Amino acid sequence: MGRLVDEELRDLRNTIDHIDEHVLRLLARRLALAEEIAKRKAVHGEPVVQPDRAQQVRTRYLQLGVQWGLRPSFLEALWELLHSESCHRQSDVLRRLQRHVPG
Ligand SMILES: O=C(O)C(=O)C[C@]1(C(=O)O)C=C[C@@H](O)C=C1
Repeated sequence: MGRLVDEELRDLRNTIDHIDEHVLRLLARRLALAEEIAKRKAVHGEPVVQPDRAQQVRTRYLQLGVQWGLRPSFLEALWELLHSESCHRQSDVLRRLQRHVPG
């Protein structure tokens, strides 16, 4: 590859790396917030999976994502993956809390 192409690619890849960092940081923050929600669910005896809310978030992913040119199948898969991880993390929190309840 020529030097110019190399430089162009390097710049674009640096920008991708930078964006990935943001995406991962935001994902970690989102999952930490889901854990906070889990603590409140524990207090109120609410289940981890909230079908109505999950449906609402899924619809929002599709609406916003499609506006930004993302494919519905990608958005569906992303939501499935995130929701599943969010529920795993919440279940872990609930398990940990239950272990600390006396009796
Ligand atoms: O809103 C909630 O109750 C959450 O726990 C958050 C969240 C999510 O990750 O968006 C996770 C699980 C629920 O099924 C719905 C939504």
